[in-house]
Amino acid sequence: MKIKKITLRHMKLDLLSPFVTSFGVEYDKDFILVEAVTEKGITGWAESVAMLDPLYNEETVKTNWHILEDYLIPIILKSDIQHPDEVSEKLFKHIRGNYMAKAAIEGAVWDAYAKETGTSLAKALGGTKEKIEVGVSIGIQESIEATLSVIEARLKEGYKRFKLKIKPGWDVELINKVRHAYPNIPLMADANSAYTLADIDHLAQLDAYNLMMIEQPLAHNDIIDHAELQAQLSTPICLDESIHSFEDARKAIKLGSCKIINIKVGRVGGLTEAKKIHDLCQENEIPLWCGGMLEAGIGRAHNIAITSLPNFVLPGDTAGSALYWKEDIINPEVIAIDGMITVPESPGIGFEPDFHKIEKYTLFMKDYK
Ligand SMILES: O=C(O)CCC(=O)C1=CC=C[C@@H](O)[C@@H]1C(=O)O
Ligand SMILES: [Mg+2]
Repeated sequence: MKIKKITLRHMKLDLLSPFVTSFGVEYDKDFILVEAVTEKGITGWAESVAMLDPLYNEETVKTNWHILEDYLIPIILKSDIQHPDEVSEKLFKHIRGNYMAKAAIEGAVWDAYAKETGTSLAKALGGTKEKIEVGVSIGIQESIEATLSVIEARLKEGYKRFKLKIKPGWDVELINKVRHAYPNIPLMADANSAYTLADIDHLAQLDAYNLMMIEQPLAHNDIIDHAELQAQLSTPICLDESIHSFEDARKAIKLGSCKIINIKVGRVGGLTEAKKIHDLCQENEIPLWCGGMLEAGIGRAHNIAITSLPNFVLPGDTAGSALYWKEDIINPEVIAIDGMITVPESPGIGFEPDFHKIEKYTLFMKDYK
């Protein structure tokens, strides 16, 4: 398969409500949308999840554009790709890091490949599910009462899991009040690296609330201290930011740094690496779920596809588009019914780009041939 043209678009969508975490607030979402056209005229689509600012990791929209334009796109345009696995295993192997940039173009190649072979992306990846269970990620709210109102609304919509962002000063009292109000809901906390080992005793208080997991309590690049913390906590630790590759996952499992892993396709450099981590975790009985990066519809479509693999046994972040956007850039938009999303069976990502909406939210675009 040869890619004859790649178009990058700098997109900007306004979030319906600000998303507050321990490291900052997002009011809107800037991201790069990748469109790759094959010699047969088939178009593959993917999104980069790199943010405008280097707060989640070191990548940004600008660094991604540079790496895509100056390194990754020239490689893809001169390659004859027999299978998308080659992109990360061969073509990009010599380029260090820049996982979100790599994932964005590798995802577009996977979508085009699935379409050319007449397969859904889910099936092309080895997916087995017809529907996936999804939960919601609830940012830091104005008050605990406001958090309870959001939970009540999402519960009514049937979402299967409730992730609350925590940070020092917004943790034990919040979880205590939510657990008191909702004794049995599947509840988890995401700290986005807001704590250190000095907080072990404080974090151990969360063991009293039957949380599904505590996500990424310690440093974004740590697996050693998480192993020490996991030995002291009964609540499973889930790693997000710390896992960039199969090797990171292998070492974290070996050290006992976590009992659950959140896979984000962009964070690990693409769908091929995500599949490898999936298979490693399946062999080691480490349950997975698919994390979100506030994606628009194209990115959500990729998340739905990877979540169809069998070891994604916990509800992920891929909630319906309507929780994030006034309007999405795909048709149909992603709709969760009673916390379930149907995995598309049509070729590729299974959602059509809405060119009118894409044009409306494009700040800048450039073609590469
Ligand atoms: O897309 C979603 O709904 C999940 C959003 C979410 O929880 C996150 C998005 C981006 C970075 C982080 O703040 C956080 C995460 O760590 O998962
Ligand atoms: Mg997280």
